[in-house]
Amino acid sequence: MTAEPNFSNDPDHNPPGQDRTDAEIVPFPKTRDQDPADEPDATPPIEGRIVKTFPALPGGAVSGAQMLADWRASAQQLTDRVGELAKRPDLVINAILKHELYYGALGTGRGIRAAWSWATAAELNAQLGSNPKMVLELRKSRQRMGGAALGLSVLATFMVWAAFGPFLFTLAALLGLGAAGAAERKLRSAGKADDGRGALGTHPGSKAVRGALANAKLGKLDQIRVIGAVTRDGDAWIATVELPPGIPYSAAAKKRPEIASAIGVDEVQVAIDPVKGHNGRIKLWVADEDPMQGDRVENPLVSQAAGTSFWTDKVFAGRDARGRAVAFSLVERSYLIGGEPGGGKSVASNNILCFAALDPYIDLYLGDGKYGFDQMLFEPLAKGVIGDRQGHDPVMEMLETVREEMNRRYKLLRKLGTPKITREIAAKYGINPILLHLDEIQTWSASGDTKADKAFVLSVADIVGRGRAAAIVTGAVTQRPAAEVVPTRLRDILSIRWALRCTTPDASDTILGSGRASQGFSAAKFNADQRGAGYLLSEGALPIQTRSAFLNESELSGLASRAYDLRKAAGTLPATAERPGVKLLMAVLDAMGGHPKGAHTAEILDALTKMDGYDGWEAGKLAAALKPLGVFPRQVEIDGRNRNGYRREDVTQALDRA
Ligand SMILES: Nc1ncnc2c1ncn2[C@@H]1O[C@H](COP(=O)(O)OP(=O)(O)OP(=O)(O)O)[C@@H](O)[C@H]1O
Repeated sequence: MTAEPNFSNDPDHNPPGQDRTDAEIVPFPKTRDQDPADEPDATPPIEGRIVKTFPALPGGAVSGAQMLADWRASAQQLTDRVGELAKRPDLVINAILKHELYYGALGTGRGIRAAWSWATAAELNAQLGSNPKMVLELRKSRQRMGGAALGLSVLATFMVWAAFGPFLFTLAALLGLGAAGAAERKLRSAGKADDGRGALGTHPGSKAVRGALANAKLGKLDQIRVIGAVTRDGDAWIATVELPPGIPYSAAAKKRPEIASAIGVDEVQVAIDPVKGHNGRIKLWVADEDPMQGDRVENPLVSQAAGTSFWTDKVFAGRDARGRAVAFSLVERSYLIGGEPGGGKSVASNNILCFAALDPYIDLYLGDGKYGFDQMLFEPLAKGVIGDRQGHDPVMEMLETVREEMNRRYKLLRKLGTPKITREIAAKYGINPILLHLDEIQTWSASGDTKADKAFVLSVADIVGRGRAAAIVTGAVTQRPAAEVVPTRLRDILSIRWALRCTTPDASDTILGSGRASQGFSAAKFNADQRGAGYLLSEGALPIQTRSAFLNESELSGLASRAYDLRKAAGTLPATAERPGVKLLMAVLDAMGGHPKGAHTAEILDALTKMDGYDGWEAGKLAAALKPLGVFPRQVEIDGRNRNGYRREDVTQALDRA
């Protein structure tokens, strides 16, 4: 019954033997090269600069005899060099003189420049316009003083030369140069100190990497090893590091902020991954730039001609810090998406809704506690919608419908003596998976009406808990991730957690689970520029720092209309009269009264707002609701009055299309 899998993200396309976990990184089209640090874990460490490719290192340990021979050779080289220098002291003096002359010349140059700007009162240049007299007089007096000092020095030089000959003159000149050189060196080192500690940069050597980890208090420098070379990986460098004996991967993961500080980058630029089979090693990946900013992440659904399959495909969520695709299956899952207002929850949700909409056999049930426009594109495809019907009753009605269907499925499972709906059972008995997506659940879970809120949470928890085996996926979204909105008993059974930017680590923990922030996984550390940044956690996996894929308006409406066509072809569109779009068009026609041309907006609203479900509607809302149906307001002339309104013909044509 469900369309055959035909997509690049089909797990069946994985190379044999590769295990998959949820929210794992899967090879979507833009996947980067295989991580080179995966291979050489067993190779001996080498110190060196970053290399473009991962070299094959000579295997095996270096023998003691070989080490001794190397040491002897280096010692011999050193002795020979010292012997050579002892025979040629002029070489040594030359080197010292060159060094002193270099810095002396630089220092003298700096002194001359300073004297010149003093003599010209350069610090007062800005005041030349407002107080030229003062500046010019000061310049004159300084130049007089400077000229006198210069004259005296020249005279003194001549006298010294005349009295003592060139030797003393040369000595004085050398001393002067030495003093200027010393001053120059001092100024330079002070300048360097003011610049602060430098970052490791984009091409650090392994010694620098070890130093950074030692500075982050992960152990002593000589106990930390870099396995293999530090390599480049796209716009990042990567190193496999062995921690001091007894220090596990989790200790390094916790110290991510300290490691980032020691490296000299932002925390989000650092990814620390475990190394399979060795809990004392980590893969350190450091991006040159902030990977949570920049160009949006595109969703491959846009360029994928076919639909999706609930049973075999995965939802493309976005990309991790390393640019790898992050995806999860919806089979036997449920999800919680949370984050502060504007954190990117609707954008993240769109990836799930589009995926589900494009499988014509998934029944959609949609509720938005904001009663806004976010879900309107998908409403014509949905079997159940709340629309703008406010309060607990409409949502409870929808939950009841889903629960009744769930009970029916459980009866069937009992009859079949099988624990859960599988793809085969679904196909055989015509059972469609259900996606129940509830946005802004705080509207119903923390409204203040304790009894109604409790009933809502209990009902949702029941669907989450039992729906898993009945092919019912529940999604809850909230901008107030707090315990009173998502009680722990509900949070803990929602298997996929997606924490977008949060205001506090506690809010992030409410989504990801307590203690995650202290382990280094906190969505509170993202800032407003990092749009769509969050942590995605799925069953049994570590949270993955992810930037969600962003579908723009035209892509969304394109996907929604493709989903509409797929559903039309599959005969799974909701019954015409039940569809909210159709209901609205019929209501507008009703509200137009009898005029063949149509009606002015004010008159339509007059009648419409008296009808059930349209209470409080105003012109903007009506226009926004009719827009996806292809009906737009325009000037309509009725009884000699030309005003903004809707043409009957436009509405009837939209009804025909629907
Ligand atoms: N992955 C992303 N890539 C690029 N921009 C994004 C991404 N996610 C969110 N944004 C930007 O952030 C804005 C807010 O996102 P969104 O509407 O999803 O927030 P929200 O959490 O749903 O807000 P609210 O709680 O107010 O509904 C978007 O309009 C978009 O400009």
